[in-house]
Amino acid sequence: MKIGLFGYGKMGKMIEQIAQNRGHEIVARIDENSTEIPYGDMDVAIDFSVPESAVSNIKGCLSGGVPVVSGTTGWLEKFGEVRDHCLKVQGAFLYASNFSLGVNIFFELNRMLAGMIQNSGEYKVRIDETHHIHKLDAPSGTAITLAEGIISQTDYKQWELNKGNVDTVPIHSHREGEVPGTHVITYSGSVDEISIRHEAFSREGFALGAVVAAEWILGKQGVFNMKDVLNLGGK
Ligand SMILES: NC(=O)C1=CN([C@@H]2O[C@H](COP(=O)(O)OP(=O)(O)OC[C@H]3O[C@@H](n4cnc5c(N)ncnc54)[C@H](OP(=O)(O)O)[C@@H]3O)[C@@H](O)[C@H]2O)C=CC1
Ligand SMILES: O=C(O)C1=N[C@H](C(=O)O)C[C@H](O)C1
Repeated sequence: MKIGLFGYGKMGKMIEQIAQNRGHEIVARIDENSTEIPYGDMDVAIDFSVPESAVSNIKGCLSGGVPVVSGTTGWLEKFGEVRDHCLKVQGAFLYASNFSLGVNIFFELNRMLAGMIQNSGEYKVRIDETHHIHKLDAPSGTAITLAEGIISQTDYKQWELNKGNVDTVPIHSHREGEVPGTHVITYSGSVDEISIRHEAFSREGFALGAVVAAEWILGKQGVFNMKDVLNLGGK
């Protein structure tokens, strides 16, 4: 495949390595200074840029007839706008807050655990996410997906950043050194505590998942997520 990279930072460079190792060609490396965007040269685009640019990058690719995979987080309040544009131009778009196989398994484990605990009244949940000091957004997109999974299985109504109350899931964000991404779900009770944890050792898992998703989306039309790609089962 001929791949256009939107965002050539930590993730863009890791994706380049993995894509080239899988025999693909990088035909464009787009950043905020790019003026000419060669949509016609691209079979697929992969966006790992910044929250402020993701929507325009994605919509530009869709308008240019280029299927696009985005992992950029921090823009989800505009997801409906992007989905509507994709359907309008009959394009193909795939977003995932986290592309790694391990985290997508963790997403399913999280929902199962929440469903078992549900509204036992014995436990209060919290999410802790830890990332490197360069991260622009908080909480992480992964933590938001985890909170949404818990909300879907329980009586919790919403999530809140760095605080919570009786019907909200608190997400505590920590920024430390060069941590790639660690997420912990903890259920605390009066006599015991249950927790599940995912730790990324590097960005390799994220980047591999994004390239696999780009390979998968070729020839498709619609709006997709990583569950469509991985077939992990689960409801
Ligand atoms: N879904 C997933 O699995 C994962 C998602 N992410 C997300 O991906 C995003 C990028 O992460 P990361 O690579 O670590 O961040 P970086 O800051 O290392 O890279 C982002 C790059 O985007 C560039 N950029 C800025 N504006 C634009 C623009 N208009 N068009 C294209 N590129 C632009 C930045 O340039 P400059 O520095 O000059 O501003 C920077 O080089 C984040 O939102 C992060 O949360 C990260 C890992 C996994
Ligand atoms: O910014 C990062 O690095 C990451 N961001 C994503 C998120 O916001 O969940 C995915 C991963 O945790 C790394």
